Amino acid sequence: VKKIILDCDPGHDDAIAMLLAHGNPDIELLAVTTVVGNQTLEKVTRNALAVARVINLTGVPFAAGATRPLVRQIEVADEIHGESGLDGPVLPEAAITLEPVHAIDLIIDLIMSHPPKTITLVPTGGLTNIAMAVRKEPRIAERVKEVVLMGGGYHVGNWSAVAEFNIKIDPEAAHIVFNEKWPLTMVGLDLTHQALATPEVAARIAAVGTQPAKFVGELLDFFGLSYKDRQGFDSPPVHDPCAVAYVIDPNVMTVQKVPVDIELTGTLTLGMTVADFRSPPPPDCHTQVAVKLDHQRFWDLIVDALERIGEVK
Ligand SMILES: Nc1ccc([C@@H]2N[C@H](CO)[C@@H](O)[C@H]2O)cc1
Ligand SMILES: [Ca+2]
Repeated sequence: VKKIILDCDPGHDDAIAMLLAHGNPDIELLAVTTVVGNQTLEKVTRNALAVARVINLTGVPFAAGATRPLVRQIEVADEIHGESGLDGPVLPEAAITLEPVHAIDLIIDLIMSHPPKTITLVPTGGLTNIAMAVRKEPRIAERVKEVVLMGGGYHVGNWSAVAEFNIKIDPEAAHIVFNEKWPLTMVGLDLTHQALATPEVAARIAAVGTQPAKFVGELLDFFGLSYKDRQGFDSPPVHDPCAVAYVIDPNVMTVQKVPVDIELTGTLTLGMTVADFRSPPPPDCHTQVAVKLDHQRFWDLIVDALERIGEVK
């Protein structure tokens, strides 16, 4: 069993990442922390607690984190995720309450109280919490097993021509996280744009026939409309669960070891994850990027998680 902390900004695809982590038997979800990103911290936190209710996730601590990026102004993705950050389905009232601690303290305490190299950090939003945590307690950098994040893109951008949203909204935080010496897998847009929720996928999910499956269908309907209208995709790419899928089964995607650093001063390139594919990679290279997705296996994992969660009233 792999122990993970999911740091997220729900967000339609964050919600599916949480569901996959909860439903898959090989993952032990130690905590869910929230960070400003797709919407304000208040909204994404309310959404995270609502998703927990939908999938009957209890007994796992939730804590809220940064209300804004380290340096820059808040920039939300309301044209994709809507005013609530999780537009589409009706959201239930939360059944659990937040821990009365800051997300970075929950992250630090969990990592420092578990044996070394047993916890995987899975950020699926901006990297503000992760950067603050490793600045407050630098020892987590050598204690975590690895960081597997959804963000960036070595040849693809979505928030600018060359930058991806999770990186670009807090590039200083991303620079901190990518330059720590922990093993880091970047599951970027190059990979996640292969995780398309096609009508066939939507039909497989609907066929599970439970309330959580219906909720996912409603998420995908809204997300699909946004993606079609705003980004011209026929089917929406479901980014965040790709990071969780890699933790579950590294064979679900191919990876390549390359140095990656974050542009902080470019006029056209701010927030770009610059990957240096010149070979060979330096021997001390601690970063790798995800390249090719086994999308059959990926969607099998999502459907399996829904089937294991079963009916939730
Ligand atoms: N257009 C758009 C903007 C932000 C996101 C969010 N940021 C990441 C993809 O860029 C995912 O974590 C997703 O939640 C998705 C689409
Ligand atoms: Ca996200």
